[in-house]
Amino acid sequence: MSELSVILDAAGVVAGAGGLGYAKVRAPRVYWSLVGLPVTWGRFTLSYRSTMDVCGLTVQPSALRAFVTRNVARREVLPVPPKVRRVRGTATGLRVTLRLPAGLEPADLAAASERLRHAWGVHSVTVAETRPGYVELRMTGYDVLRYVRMPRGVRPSGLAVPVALREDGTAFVRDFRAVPMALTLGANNSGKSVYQRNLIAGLARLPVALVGIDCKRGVEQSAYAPRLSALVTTPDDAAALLDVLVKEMESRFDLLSTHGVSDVWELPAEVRPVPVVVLVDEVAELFLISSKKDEERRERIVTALIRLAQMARAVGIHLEVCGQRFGSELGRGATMLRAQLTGRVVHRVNDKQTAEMGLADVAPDAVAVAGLIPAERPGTAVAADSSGGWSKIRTPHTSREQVSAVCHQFAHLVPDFPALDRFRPHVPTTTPAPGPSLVKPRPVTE
Ligand SMILES: Nc1ncnc2c1ncn2[C@@H]1O[C@H](COP(=O)(O)OP(=O)(O)OP(=O)(O)O)[C@@H](O)[C@H]1O
Repeated sequence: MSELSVILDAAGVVAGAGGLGYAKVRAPRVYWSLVGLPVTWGRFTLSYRSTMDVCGLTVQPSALRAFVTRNVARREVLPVPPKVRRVRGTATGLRVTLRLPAGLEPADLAAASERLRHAWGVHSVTVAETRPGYVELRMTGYDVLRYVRMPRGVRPSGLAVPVALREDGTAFVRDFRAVPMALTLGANNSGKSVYQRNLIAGLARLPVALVGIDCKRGVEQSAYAPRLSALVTTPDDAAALLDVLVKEMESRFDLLSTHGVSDVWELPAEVRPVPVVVLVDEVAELFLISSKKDEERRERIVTALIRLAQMARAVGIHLEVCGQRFGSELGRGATMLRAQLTGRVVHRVNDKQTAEMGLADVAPDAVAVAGLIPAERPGTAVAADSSGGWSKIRTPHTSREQVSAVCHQFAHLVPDFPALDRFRPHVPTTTPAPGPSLVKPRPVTE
């Protein structure tokens, strides 16, 4: 009898271990919650002081603190690490808020992040300054970009859309008020369209006018027609549409001057014009010309885009430009326009120059990271902006049908916009088969 129970116990242990091993690979989130989190929390608590000490993240205490904490027996004053203010477990990792003592700065912790990662046995450690004097150590227990699941509860609001997951487990939010104009670059099949889909799925739920310029004959954006205020699919129509948008910008500036304000957000809500997001797919199509007679059109388009990129932020018109490359080879005006598009998302690229076009002027440290994105991880990108900060992100995989269904669902949010009426796309009468997001609008999240 006792032999049988030993065998059963052993079988249970093996099955349990096998199950955990399986969960670690196939369901890392479950494994982290059951095993990784308690183990890491314990390891962090037990080794915090010694780890910070060997990583050189301690300082001599102030005179008062030295008096309180001195080792009476040895008459020595021990160096102190940053004070732990809060430890919080999440579905992807562990977050620790630290109060920095005088003499330590966030960059010191960032420089030691590899050593901290090894000491606590986690997948990554990133350091974010949350307010002056405080940093958050964001540890992830596993590679969160392998199977992307957005954090619970993040939703589009205002003019901000969560579009992807950052390496540290937080949402990457495309906030048009903070970064009004942006550029997305990447090689073929790197995930640019899926990035734009996530963006459109979020924007579709907000009170904005969406304008599409898709000179690949509208193959991508025509699916979103029900929620678009305008869609053009040829360079000629794009030139006409951009002229209308420039006129709209000028009349909005007149409105600002009538009310004596400098920004649409300072206007009273009842007169504030609706924000406009212009989504340009494959921007090179607008720059390239095949004959001399196209030159005048190109000039019109480039001038309009540059004027919008330079000034339209204040009147609530935003550009979101997407392309494979965006450099001087596109001709006059290209680099000038690029300099105005300060939000950058660079997917896998085929050459270092493309990574430099996207990142060298805003986040030079990130150029090498973009060059290392593997082809088998489509949707992975480096996101940066003119603040100098950057992060590695990956979008959740979203199909064209899912986003098309969201656009049908929120078609009633298309605002009144008479100036764009002649560019309103034809909307097919058949409703697409509802994707999961139509049945129950999943937050752009888990
Ligand atoms: N986040 C993601 N997760 C998983 N697969 C993805 C992701 N993003 C893109 N893919 C897949 O990678 C492939 C290419 O994606 P996408 O069409 O977005 O690339 P692209 O850069 O727009 O390509 P192109 O320039 O040729 O239009 C598609 O099969 C898509 O399903």
